[in-house]
Order: sequence, then structure tokens, then C-alpha cells
Amino acid sequence: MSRTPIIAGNWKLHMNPEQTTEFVDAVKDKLPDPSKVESLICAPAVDLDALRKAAKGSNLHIGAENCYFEDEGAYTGETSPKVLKEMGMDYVIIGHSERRGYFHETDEDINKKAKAIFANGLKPIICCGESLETREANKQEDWVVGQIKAALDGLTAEQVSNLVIAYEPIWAIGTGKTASSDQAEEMCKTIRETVKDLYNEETAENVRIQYGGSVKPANVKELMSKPDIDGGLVGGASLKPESYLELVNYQD
Ligand SMILES: O=C(CO)COP(=O)(O)O
Repeated sequence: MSRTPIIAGNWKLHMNPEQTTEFVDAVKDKLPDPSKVESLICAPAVDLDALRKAAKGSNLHIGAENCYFEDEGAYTGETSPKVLKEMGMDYVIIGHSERRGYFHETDEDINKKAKAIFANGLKPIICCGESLETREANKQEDWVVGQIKAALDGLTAEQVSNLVIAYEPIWAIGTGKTASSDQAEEMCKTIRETVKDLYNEETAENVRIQYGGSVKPANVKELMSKPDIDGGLVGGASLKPESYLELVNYQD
């Protein structure tokens, strides 16, 4: 088993093209060897052209924060996965709790998006995670297993081997309240077992699972030491070059 760790910044609704170029110029020569850690930035759609240009020739992987499940048509305001591929993106985040919550994205939408992303030769980062209410009722496992089953419905074992799942408990996002490394590991392990039940052992060993929710330089090492945590999906702490570099270089 050799899963390459993947540390991804999710910039959410921050940064403009100029700031994007400045950020990438500041980090691109200081990234880890991509065979040791994959460094990724997922940026707002309006910054992706700047991201691609600035990251060209570097070890920085690039991605979008969302896309639609159709390649083209009368869908005002949406982002085409086909064009994201043409623009040189590697990954697309789907199913983030902010998209589920504020923009009413359903499990069915997320599943359609995953299929459209694969159809265009991109890789999805599929987010899942429970609310505080669900955690307090001790129903987080059922909740997250349900989200994973719905998101992966109809995907092949090969596709699942190549995608990334991000476990992001909603109560830990942007709150400074990180899940403990044991809580994070427990759920990432449950997700891997779910993939094993749905597919097979090999697929479960291949799929990379990130933890997200107040990941920062001070806790990244501890989280990454857990056997089922293969990466981080980082919001706030990915916005400054110094902090991002500390995260991706956590092995140093
Ligand atoms: O939602 C997140 C990443 O997708 C986590 O955000 P924070 O790292 O700001 O808590």
C-alpha cells in the first residue's frame, strides 16, 4: 500500500487573480517532491486562469471548488467540467458542506457531478461530514456512510481508486475546533471500510481520504500520523503562502 499524501487548499470565496499569481509565485519553488506529498490548490472559478498560468511547470496541482454536471447548455452561471479540463485543472471539489447547505446541493447532484468529472478526465474530491447535531446524537457514522454510498453510486472500482474523499465535520469547519486526531481517524477508517464493503480491499487501500476542519500547521503532523488519514483539505490556513508551505512540508 502506498498512498501519496495530498494536502489541498480550498480557498472558498477568497483571492483574486492578482493575489493568486502572487501566492503561487511565493510557493512554487518550495513545494515538496510530488512523489512524497501532492500539493494542491483549489481556487474560485474566476481565478483559475491565473492559477494555471502561475503554476505552469511547477509541482503545484490545481483544481476548482465546484462544477456542474453538464458540459454545456442553458445553465446560467454554472461552470463546465469540460472547460475545467481544457483549462488544465486536475481536481474538482464536490459536495462541500457549504455547497450542500447554502446552495442546496443534494447527494444526487454530487453523484452526477462525480460522473461528469470522470467523464472529462478530472478527479473529484468528494466531501462528506456531519453536523454538530448529528454528532451529538452519535449518528455520524450512519450519516457519513449514507453520503458516501450516494456519492459513489454507479462509479467503478477503478474510478473510486482514483478519487479523493474529504471527511469534514461541519462543526470543525472555520471554528478553530479541530476534531481530535482520534475522532478524525475513526471516521476516515469508517469511510475506508465502507469503500471496502462497496467495492473490495484493493480499492479501499487505494482511495485517499483527507480530513478537513481547522487544519493548521500546529496540528497537521498529528493528523497525518494516523493510518487512515491521507491528507488535509484546508480552508483558512491555506490562504497565506507561509502557512500553506508549512502544511505541505509537514514531513520536514
Ligand atoms: O471547509 C474546509 C476546507 O474545505 C475547512 O475550512 P477551515 O480549514 O477554514 O476550517
